[in-house]
Amino acid sequence: MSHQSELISEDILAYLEQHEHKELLRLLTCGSVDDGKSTLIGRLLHDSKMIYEDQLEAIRKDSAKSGNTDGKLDLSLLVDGLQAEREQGITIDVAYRFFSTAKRKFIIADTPGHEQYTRNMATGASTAQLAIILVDARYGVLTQTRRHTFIASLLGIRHVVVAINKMDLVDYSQARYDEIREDYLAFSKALRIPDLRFIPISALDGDNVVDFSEKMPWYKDLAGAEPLMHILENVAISDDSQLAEFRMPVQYVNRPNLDFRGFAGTIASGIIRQGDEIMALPSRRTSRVKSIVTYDGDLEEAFQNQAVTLTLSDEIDVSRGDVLVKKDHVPTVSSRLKANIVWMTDSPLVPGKQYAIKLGTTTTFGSITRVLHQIDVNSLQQSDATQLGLNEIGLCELALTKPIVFDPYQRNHLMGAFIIIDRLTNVTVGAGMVDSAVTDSERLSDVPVAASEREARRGHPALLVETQGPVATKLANTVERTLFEHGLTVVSIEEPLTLSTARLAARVHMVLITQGAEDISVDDNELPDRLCIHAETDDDIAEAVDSVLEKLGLALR
Ligand SMILES: Nc1nc2c(ncn2[C@@H]2O[C@H](COP(=O)(O)OP(=O)(O)OP(=O)(O)O)[C@@H](O)[C@H]2O)c(=O)[nH]1
Repeated sequence: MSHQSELISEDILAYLEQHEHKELLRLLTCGSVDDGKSTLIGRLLHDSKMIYEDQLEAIRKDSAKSGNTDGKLDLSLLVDGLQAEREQGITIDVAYRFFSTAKRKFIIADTPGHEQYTRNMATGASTAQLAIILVDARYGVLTQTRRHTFIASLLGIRHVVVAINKMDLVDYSQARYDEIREDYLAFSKALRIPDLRFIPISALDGDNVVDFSEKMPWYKDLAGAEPLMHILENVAISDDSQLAEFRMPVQYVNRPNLDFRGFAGTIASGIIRQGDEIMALPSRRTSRVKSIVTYDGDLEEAFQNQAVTLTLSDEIDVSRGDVLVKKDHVPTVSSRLKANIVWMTDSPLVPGKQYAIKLGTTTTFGSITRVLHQIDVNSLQQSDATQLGLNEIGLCELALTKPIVFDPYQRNHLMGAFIIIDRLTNVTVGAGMVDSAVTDSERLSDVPVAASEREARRGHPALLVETQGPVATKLANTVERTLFEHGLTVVSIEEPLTLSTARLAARVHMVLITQGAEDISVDDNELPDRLCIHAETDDDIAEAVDSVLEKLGLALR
């Protein structure tokens, strides 16, 4: 390989040092069949000199043989080697390719084929920071272009480069470029992509890929014009990931001896310093960071993506799946949420069916309670739907068996993305991006108002009032899960029952209260049946849950 060969031959350590500190850009390429995706990736690999001489020689020979590139190097052959493997039945949903220049390292997710486009794109794009959307200059904006753009925006990719390819086949016409740009802008306006650029290229000849093309002198004069490689090398991505809000999902509790108790995990976002006050969720217990331990010694501070073990100055109960955050920027904790779901399997999403849901280090159970609307990825129109089929996308409401900690996906990708797993087959059947928590008023939006009639409350949700403290939390979680498994809906609030929450209570058929929150300061006649549940130990919890079931059995009869 000849890349940066001088530095490599003269000072390999300096080269490695430089390489290690280069910033990494993850990008995704998408386009319709034959738009030139493989050729462009081959061109980027070739022009950054990431190709071995013998590979190049083989391609030279094959290009001459296949004869469909007019004697020019057919760089798509570089990439298509992998396609052969795919056709032989080896499942490669997304192929990742690596290249680097003097400035940056790149990982390209190449999503093959057009049949499973949504699923593949969702997989490839989930970590991508930039998407190159290829458009064949002869055909302009196609259905696929709209679809790929929509999925890229849904997945929160902030930087989109529309590469109008095969300009050599339209006489390098600026008018054609302008026309495609206008068409694209017309449909993409609604998607509010924060950084959108257009660039006319010829992947085959390398025009505007590394250097400005002499065949399209007009491009250079446009505001913000840059060759493609220049954009890839310079687009500002660090700001995207420096989310100020600290989040660290706990991967495991490290307790090698009685004197040490640390919480290990990878920082999903933000920054943490020794002495910072932190809060553990869902328990909401607080403490301070005593030390930040790593394999290489203790740190004063740690950032996003670092794997660390935090020790705290107080003994607070934290277990795997909990999330450590800072008190002033707390994420949402809820068992009801709204999310955009991409369905990835042949059998459709069935509302009401129990699936396993994995978000970060937490796995829980739950069901999709309803599809709010389906989004047509071609027209971007919303329509009513009761289920989702393969590759379909919809905004759905979910009810989980226990509250989980999350942020909206658009705010924090790691804390807002989840997968849906079939409990029997263990296959990933869907991917979700959290939109928001379901608010109390939405939760009950389909409950008819008949507050004073007990009868009307049959079949309505039970209201679980949960007080703070580990036993109350555990008790509430167990009650919630048990009721859920019996097909009953539970609305859970984590605060004492006040006037405003009592209004909510007036629309449910029973109020369950964990210890410490018995005071309801409103007219009791307006409220439904009430049951206070107490527990001090695990055995008590089991007993308390039984009493709830018994009482509910009566209430529901
Ligand atoms: N004239 C011209 N032909 C190009 C250009 N880029 C790609 N092609 C040709 O277009 C055809 C399709 O290119 P590929 O790179 O295989 O397209 P692709 O998008 O990867 O296609 P799939 O792998 O089938 O999805 C090939 O014959 C390329 O040589 C270009 O800039 N100009």
